[in-house]
Amino acid sequence: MQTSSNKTSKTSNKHCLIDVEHLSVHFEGYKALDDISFQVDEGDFVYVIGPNGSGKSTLLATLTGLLEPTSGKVRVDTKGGIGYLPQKLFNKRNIPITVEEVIYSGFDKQYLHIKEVQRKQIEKWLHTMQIEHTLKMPIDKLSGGQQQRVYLIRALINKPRLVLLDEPTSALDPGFRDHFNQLLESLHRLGITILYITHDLHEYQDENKKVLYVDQKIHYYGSVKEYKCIHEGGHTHV
Ligand SMILES: Nc1ncnc2c1ncn2[C@@H]1O[C@H](COP(=O)(O)OP(=O)(O)OP(=O)(O)O)[C@@H](O)[C@H]1O
Repeated sequence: MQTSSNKTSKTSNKHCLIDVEHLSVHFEGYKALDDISFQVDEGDFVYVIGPNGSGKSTLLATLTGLLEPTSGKVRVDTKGGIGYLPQKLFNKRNIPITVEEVIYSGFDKQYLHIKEVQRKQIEKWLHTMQIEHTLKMPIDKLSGGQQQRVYLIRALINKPRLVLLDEPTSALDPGFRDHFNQLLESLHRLGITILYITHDLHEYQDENKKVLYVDQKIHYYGSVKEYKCIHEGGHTHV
């Protein structure tokens, strides 16, 4: 693996949405992330890659504030909201929460009174995600792929400015995976900033997007195009 600079400097005039400086996250002495620094500008689409256990989910959870840095600074501009799809979906059996309730929990609390508008949005999203029939169903009665679609709706329904997705297509069938990736493209074209954890190199189709390769440290941060050159040149492996 070729290593690019551990601190990625700003090269554009775009607004910086995420600024990570010397971030370390340790679990009982184990360094899941070790002194990483990078920035993400508004409108960026960043694939976060790396082997199993390399700290990708830890990074996204730290950006949302769910995990505290052990040291270092994380600044995320939360104006405009954040949509987050965690890797592990917590759907404990015997907790009677419906699909509708899961999706409602994604709305910004200040809009909770606008029920009619929300209902229409939920209907539209259920249609987009091809799970119209599930609205009143307990979430734990859905298949893994259907649950992932529900949580994707929850992450996106508030029209957040920043979206953090932890392996969003892992449970989706290939046909729907393409459909979802196209949907994400259209959101990105609207200016939404996206961080997307994936193991699937086939998803790297648009060479203008970026790759952040994490394995405790940042081993690469740059364009997909450059990443592919290095990869195809035989200097690196995933
Ligand atoms: N809450 C926790 N307590 C202890 N160790 C943890 C905790 N969360 C993560 N870890 C450890 O930190 C390391 C990084 O985990 P993380 O889930 O961030 O990896 P990942 O890159 O997302 O992996 P994968 O590709 O398998 O999803 C792993 O060794 C994991 O065991």
